Amino acid sequence: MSSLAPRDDGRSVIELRDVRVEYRSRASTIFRKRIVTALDGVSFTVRRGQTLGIVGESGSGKSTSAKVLIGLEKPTSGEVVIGDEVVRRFTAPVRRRLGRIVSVVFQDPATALNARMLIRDALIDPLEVHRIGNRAEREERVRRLISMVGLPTSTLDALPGQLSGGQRQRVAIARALALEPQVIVADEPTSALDVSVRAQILNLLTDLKNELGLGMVFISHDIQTVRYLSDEIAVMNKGRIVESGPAAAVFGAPTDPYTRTLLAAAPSLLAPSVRA
Ligand SMILES: Nc1ncnc2c1ncn2[C@@H]1O[C@H](COP(=O)(O)OP(=O)(O)OP(=O)(O)O)[C@@H](O)[C@H]1O
Repeated sequence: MSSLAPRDDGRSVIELRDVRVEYRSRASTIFRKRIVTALDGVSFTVRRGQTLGIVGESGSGKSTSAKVLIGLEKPTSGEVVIGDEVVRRFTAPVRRRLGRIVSVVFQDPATALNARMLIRDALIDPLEVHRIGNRAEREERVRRLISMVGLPTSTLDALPGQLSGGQRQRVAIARALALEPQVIVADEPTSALDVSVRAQILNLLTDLKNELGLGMVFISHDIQTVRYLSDEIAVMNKGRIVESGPAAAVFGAPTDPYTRTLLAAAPSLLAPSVRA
């Protein structure tokens, strides 16, 4: 039995159970269809108020996991559990629902925002698409969003090009929060930013997660950052989760050879027993 006391904020928001995703590769020929198995029996739980860190090399299936969570990719088999509801058929309404519950913050805020759209319009856009509130209520909501991410309301009248990379990423986070999601997926959210602002963005994400009780999925190649932010870790290799559990356990005493290899690339994290 686990010695950890259960956290009352650790309720499951979304769970993937034995999810498989196959892509039909573009390299298929008329003789042979090449099937790429991007996810193979992947299971994990995203909990309220907690961060799940997903690490793994390029091509291990991290982004595909994120796409399943936000309803962009349909599992070939397996289940997604939303709250208490088990979903096996990924119809368009189910995928739209996932898109409301889960929001994503991408790596590069420059491409996530339309260069010709004022920040106000970028934030109002999802509210209009989902027909949320009247004009005055939307204006009120975007003012609240911009201050939640630590920017002055004058930012609403700027274009993305007038902001720094860090400010743009704050706007992208505000936009991700516009529909009041229960989960934020942060896919390499700081790797396009100056080192000097990375910590600020990570702290902002953590504060918002705590204040709003969000579940967070943090995807990164940077194991140091993942360790700093995550409660739970899932280590992915070739479409499978090879090791998972509390961050301290996974990084402190890794049992899987692949996790050890990943940690070997970040020597400062190695526990003495691993370093030897
Ligand atoms: N649309 C697609 N069509 C065919 N194969 C794909 C497609 N998208 C991803 N793949 C393949 O699926 C596997 C998993 O890819 P995925 O993007 O999920 O990995 P990742 O861990 O997020 O990689 P990265 O860190 O480079 O973003 C890889 O082998 C990739 O080449």
